Amino acid sequence: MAPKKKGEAPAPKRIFGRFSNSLKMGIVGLPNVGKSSFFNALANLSVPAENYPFCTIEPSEARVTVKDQRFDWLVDLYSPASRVPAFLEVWDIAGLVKGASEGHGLGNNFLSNIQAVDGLYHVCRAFPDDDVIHVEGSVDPVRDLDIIASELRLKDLERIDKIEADLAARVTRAGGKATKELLFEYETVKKCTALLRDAKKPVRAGTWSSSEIEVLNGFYFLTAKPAVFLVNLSEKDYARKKNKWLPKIKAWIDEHTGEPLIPISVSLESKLQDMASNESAEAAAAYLETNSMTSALDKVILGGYRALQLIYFFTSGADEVKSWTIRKGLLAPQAAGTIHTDFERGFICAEVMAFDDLKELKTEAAVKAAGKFKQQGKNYVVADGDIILFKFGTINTGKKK
Ligand SMILES: Nc1ncnc2c1ncn2[C@@H]1O[C@H](COP(=O)(O)OP(=O)(O)OP(=O)(O)O)[C@@H](O)[C@H]1O
Ligand SMILES: [Mg+2]
Repeated sequence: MAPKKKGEAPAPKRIFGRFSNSLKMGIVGLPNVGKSSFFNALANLSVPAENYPFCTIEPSEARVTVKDQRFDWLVDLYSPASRVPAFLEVWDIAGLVKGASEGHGLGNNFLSNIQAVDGLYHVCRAFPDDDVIHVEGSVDPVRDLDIIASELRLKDLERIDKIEADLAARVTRAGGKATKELLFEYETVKKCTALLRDAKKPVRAGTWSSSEIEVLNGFYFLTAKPAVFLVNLSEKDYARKKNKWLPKIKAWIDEHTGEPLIPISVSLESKLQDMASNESAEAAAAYLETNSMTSALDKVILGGYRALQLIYFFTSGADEVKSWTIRKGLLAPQAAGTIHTDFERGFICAEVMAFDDLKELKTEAAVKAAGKFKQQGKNYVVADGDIILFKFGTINTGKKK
């Protein structure tokens, strides 16, 4: 991290995960809990690949729109020729079984798939159905959550043991001359081992400083990845918002990480999509209305986006209204870099309007007149919903500013 200059705003707190704006959610859970059906429901909503010319969409990868009323409002205001909402990428991962960390089932394969994603939709089964076999022989979502959580933790432990031993050897070799950085890394890793082994907690459940998070981010631990828990219910339970497992699952999550829990009925979601394609979207909407239900998918997508600490800023005008996904805490030049690397290198300033100001004052001119169209410099931390126009100049490669 760059040293802080006098008078500068404090740097935003570091967050776990890759330093990237294109982060992915992966779907994990035991076999047969509804992961692929859930994935298919998302894939059905997938944004066509042609909207993203530089990316191919794999069969096990869905790209779904993150719905946002602010985006819709901007589209209404500008009636642009092109409109590109924010999207979330989601990957299907085959079921993880007990003992996967020791190579059972497809074992390490699954774990390396999990390695490749940044956050997890952890699906657990709370629907009874004798026709759908449960690998553990009975429906018990709390036991299932424990199985998956401990497989991931064991895998991290196996790796951290090697990391710690390695660091210990380096410290010994350095004798009294070990650098402050090396010693700090070693201390952080030891603290992390204790959390995983003794407290039996995931890495993300610890209390960490920004510098510790920076050290830990170098190791890509599985249990550092944020999770959103999806409880797959029968349609009946989903409709009545009641299921005997729900309070127990909630208690389990709160005891571990306190992350979001979202009830969903995957079978209902599939049924709605069948209705929409076989009959009409109105028929599906009418079915929901008659049964006083709403689809959980938008909430699930937004939950994943938030878990990854993603936000977006808008560029808007008559040509295009577009949402640009970035990670929370990004500075204006880095945000500009998501549009084009030249924007980052030649960054001069960002002209920023808050969405709420535009909504209240109705036109850009009125926002300007009110002095609320602000010029922001290179230390500006982009806020969710900012509407930004970047100013950049020719790049002078010879001289550092
Ligand atoms: N809420 C639900 N109620 C009833 N049946 C469901 C529900 N959700 C999913 N199912 C059914 O459960 C079965 C298993 O679902 P699915 O194949 O999606 O599981 P999976 O987790 O992807 O399994 P695997 O790990 O083997 O890939 C399917 O027959 C599906 O229709
Ligand atoms: Mg599957």
